[in-house]
Amino acid sequence: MAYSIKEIFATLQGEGAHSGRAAVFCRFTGCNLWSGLESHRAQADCTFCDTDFVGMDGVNGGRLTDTENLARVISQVWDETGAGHAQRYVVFTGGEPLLQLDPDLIDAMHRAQFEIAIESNGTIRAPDGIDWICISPKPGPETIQTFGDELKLIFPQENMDPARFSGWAFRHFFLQPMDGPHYEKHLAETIAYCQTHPQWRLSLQTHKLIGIP
Ligand SMILES: C[S@@+](CC[C@H](N)C(=O)[O-])C[C@H]1O[C@@H](n2cnc3c(N)ncnc32)[C@H](O)[C@@H]1O
Ligand SMILES: Nc1nc2[nH]cc(C(=O)O)c2c(=O)[nH]1
Ligand code: SF4
Ligand SMILES: [Mg+2]
Repeated sequence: MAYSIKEIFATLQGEGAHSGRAAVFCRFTGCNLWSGLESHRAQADCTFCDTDFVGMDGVNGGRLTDTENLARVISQVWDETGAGHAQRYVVFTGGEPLLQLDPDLIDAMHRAQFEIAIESNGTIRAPDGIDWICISPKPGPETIQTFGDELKLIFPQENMDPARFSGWAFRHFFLQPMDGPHYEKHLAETIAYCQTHPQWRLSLQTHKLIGIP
């Protein structure tokens, strides 16, 4: 299997239940809900994306044809932080990571003693073996991955009442204010919703607040 990688970098997980945890992010190119081109955004299934996942031009980006090679690069990026061997954590994101993450790569990362997390839109069934599944449903195509570790709904979205998801099989339920031109309004609405619906907790994109990737 060959992988198209936008970038691989070390940072702290900024969002959700693992906020603040040291991690290597492996961002795949491409998404099934948006081409990534601004000219297509308005017509896309997902219109508010804050991420550049087009091309392979980021740090450590490129086309990797060998699974072991990709696992080695991710390990190297971790090792370069000086963090040592305990609590190794990789977050596969994108774009949509489940277009490319396969059982071989999951096995290779486990052999390298990483815990494996994904950030996914939930439209593709996750393969077995992922240690932390974060699903962020979008309007349009049906969400089929309706169980996992955390559900992180971007709020507010039209026709996406959180109540629709509150019975799904997740351990954590987060609302994350939609970033963009109306962020302040979205933040206030998210706070108000969490205040009155205690099942849901606020997830802030803390990496943006402190200026790390
Ligand atoms: C860029 S996406 C990549 C992973 C996957 N495609 C997904 O949507 O979950 C990573 C996370 O950022 C969230 N996100 C994207 N754009 C956002 C925005 N404008 N404001 C807040 N969160 C956003 C997504 O919902 C998702 O939880
Ligand atoms: N620090 C940091 N945390 C994140 N959590 C999810 C991210 C993503 O883009 O998937 C992300 C990201 O891009 N940076
Ligand atoms: S599904 Fe995820 S990567 Fe794709 S456009 Fe939406 S937020 Fe961005
Ligand atoms: Mg991001």
